[in-house]
Order: sequence, then C-alpha cells, then structure tokens
Amino acid sequence: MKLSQTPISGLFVTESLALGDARGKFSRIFCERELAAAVGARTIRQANVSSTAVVGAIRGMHYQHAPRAEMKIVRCIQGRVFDVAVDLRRGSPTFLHWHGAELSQENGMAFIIPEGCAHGFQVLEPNSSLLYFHTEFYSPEHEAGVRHDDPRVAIAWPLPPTNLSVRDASHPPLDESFQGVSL
Ligand SMILES: Cc1cn([C@H]2C[C@H](O)[C@@H](COP(=O)(O)OP(=O)(O)O[C@H]3O[C@@H](C)C(=O)[C@@H](O)[C@H]3O)O2)c(=O)[nH]c1=O
Repeated sequence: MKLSQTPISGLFVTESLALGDARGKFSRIFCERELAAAVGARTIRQANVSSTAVVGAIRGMHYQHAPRAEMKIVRCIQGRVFDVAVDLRRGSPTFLHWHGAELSQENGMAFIIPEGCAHGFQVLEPNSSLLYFHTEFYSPEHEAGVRHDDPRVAIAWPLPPTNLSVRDASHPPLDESFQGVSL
C-alpha cells in the first residue's frame, strides 16, 4: 500500500496495488503495519458499507465530537465517487480547508480522515458503494454535520448536488464565530 500525505495534516490518501491472475484480482484494504504512519496505535472498532444509487447524490459532511471523535478509512468498492474531507480542528493551519479526490473501485484509492475533519462524498457513477473503517463506535449523541454548500468552506463539487438526506439538508451554516472543534 502506498501512503501519501495531503495538504491537510493527518489526512492521507492510500493506493493499493491490485494483484491480478486468471481468476480476478486481489488487493489489500487495511494493514496496521503499512498504514502505521497515518493510523498509529488506533484500533479499528467498526466497519460499515453504504450504497448510493443516484449520480450527483451527496452524503455528508459528517464527524463525531470528542470523546467519540474518530478516524475513518474510506474506500470505494463499487462505482466512483468524489470524496472530500474538511478540516474543522481548532487552531489548525488548514482550518476550513477542504481536500477532495476521486475514489473508485478501479483506482483502489482510499482516504484516511483524522479526528476533527468532516467527511462527505458525491456519487459519480450509479450504485456506488463505500466501505468504511472507524476507530470509534457510532454515537448519534456526538454526531455533527457541516453543510455540503457551506460558504465558509466552498467545496467545488463536480456535479450539481442532488438527493441529500433530510438531516444533511438541514445542517446549519457555520456562523462567523465558529472557531473549530477541540479534540
Ligand atoms: C453512520 C451510521 C448510521 N447508522 C444508521 C442511522 C440511520 O438510521 C442509517 C443511515 O445513517 P446516515 O443517514 O447517517 O448515513 P450516511 O449519511 O451514509 O452517514 C455516513 O455518511 C458519511 C459521509 C460518513 O462519513 C459516515 O461516517 C456516515 O456518517 O443508519 C447506524 O446504525 N450506524 C452508523 O454507524
């Protein structure tokens, strides 16, 4: 697995080499040793899959507050998405910066998103599926969201946004006094 740092500290992109033979392909999704520079001593506590049918649909931008803040490893296992992380960490030199990358079944790339960054994605191919590994348990009381179209973040989505969940459509905009989250 190849691990690359992005412009946002602690946010990494991984690429896995797919090994092919007459039967098909084999590729690694997670390796504690190979991803140690990003994941450190964290423990994977949960794995989830989501599937999204409609091109242009957006899920996000989600994160959990401390003490349930979590790192997520996100990989596209079917189709293609534009995946985005936003830095919400108080005092971070890249506070409110976002970074996006196309993840697909084909390119085998994944995002490693640290605690204090919100995550979301837009579907670029019908029936795209994401596989997540989480370092914390799901905790609805600690869940929070940022609008996909928050003007202070200004994410450049590749397609017109569609199919937001009721919850995602109702995240409030960040107000001017928002200084970030503490971990
Ligand atoms: C995230 C999650 C949801 N759920 C439930 C709540 C709800 O009934 C249903 C769907 O949840 P949501 O609408 O929050 O699903 P979704 O909008 O796909 O949420 C996901 O969005 C992306 C962007 C992420 O980064 C993920 O961590 C996760 O927050 O599943 C769980 O039971 N466990 C979980 O870990």
